[in-house]
Amino acid sequence: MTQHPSSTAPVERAAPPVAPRRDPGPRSDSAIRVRGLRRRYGSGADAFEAVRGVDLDVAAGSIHALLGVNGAGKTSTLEVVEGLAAPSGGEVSVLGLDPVRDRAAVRRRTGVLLQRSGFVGDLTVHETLQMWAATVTDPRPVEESLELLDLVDRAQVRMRALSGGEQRRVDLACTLTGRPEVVMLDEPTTGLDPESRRQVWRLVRELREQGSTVLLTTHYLDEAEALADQVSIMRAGEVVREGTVAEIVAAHPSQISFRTPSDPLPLPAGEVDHDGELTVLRVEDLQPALTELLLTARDAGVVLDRLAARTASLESVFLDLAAATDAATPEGATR
Ligand SMILES: Nc1ncnc2c1ncn2[C@@H]1O[C@H](COP(=O)(O)OP(=O)(O)OP(=O)(O)O)[C@@H](O)[C@H]1O
Repeated sequence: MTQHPSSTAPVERAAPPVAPRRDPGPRSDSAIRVRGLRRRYGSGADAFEAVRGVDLDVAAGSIHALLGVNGAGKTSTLEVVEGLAAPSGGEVSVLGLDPVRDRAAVRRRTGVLLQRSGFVGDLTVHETLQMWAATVTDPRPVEESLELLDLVDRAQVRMRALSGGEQRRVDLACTLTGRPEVVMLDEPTTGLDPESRRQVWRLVRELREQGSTVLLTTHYLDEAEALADQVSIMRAGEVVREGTVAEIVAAHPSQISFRTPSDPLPLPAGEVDHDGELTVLRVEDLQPALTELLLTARDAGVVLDRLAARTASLESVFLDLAAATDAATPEGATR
């Protein structure tokens, strides 16, 4: 997990949607556009390339999830989009601007939630939000922020006395203080209880309804399924699947498995694998393949022990990709 040196990046005022933009950059169809992004840590023999040619297009007013196992490169990618780190290669534009070169202009219009933040433990929630609001032009009133994140009854509690989930909500309230046009959230619901997670999901959907663009990272498949218009699945620094959840799932084979019978059985067309004593068959179309297999087994008088069939799901896509990680990790990607 990447450590962040500082607290949530200061958020400045987002221009109201109807007001003329003060920093009109070159127009872009995507709110966030990334091409061939590379990010390398260290140099020489110790250099490690955590991001290896990532492309992303996040449409304005949409929610885009970066999904991947630990170490896939999600945070390393997000930090460059946030302008917190320069890319080693490739191009990034946020609202048509360069997040590093045009940092001040981009920061005025974006809200960033880092994976970790540092709060002053002695301050109360109210004081923390007030302090944060002081760094933003035309901030959301503190009372409104408290309500937004369901923190009204915690307003006078010191930060150090909050639970991890409550601190996360304060963090999110800070991120949204400037009513940002583009919101970037690194694992927004990690550490939250189920109810708080759903509350954050509602909030993220509301942001989209109000026209904001959201780029978030997550490990949670249900979060990506519940929220994201588009998903990019990362593995070993690369985007290996992208599209809507439905598109990603539709492109993935269904699976039939059963204990390998003692006498060989003709199998329907598909990719056959053996996992211990199981035969695993991956097929494009589950129903005809399963029907064919069952008829063949019946005609041959074979009982298919431990028979299981499952259509593809985001979970099966993710697990298959994760299982293939070692085999697919490019040379030099491991240390
Ligand atoms: N400062 C750093 N120096 C060297 N390597 C780093 C640094 N930060 C991250 N890495 C490595 O880069 C790779 C990608 O890390 P990153 O944090 O981007 O992954 P992630 O997908 O966000 O993972 P997680 O879900 O655990 O946060 C990992 O192998 C990580 O160890």
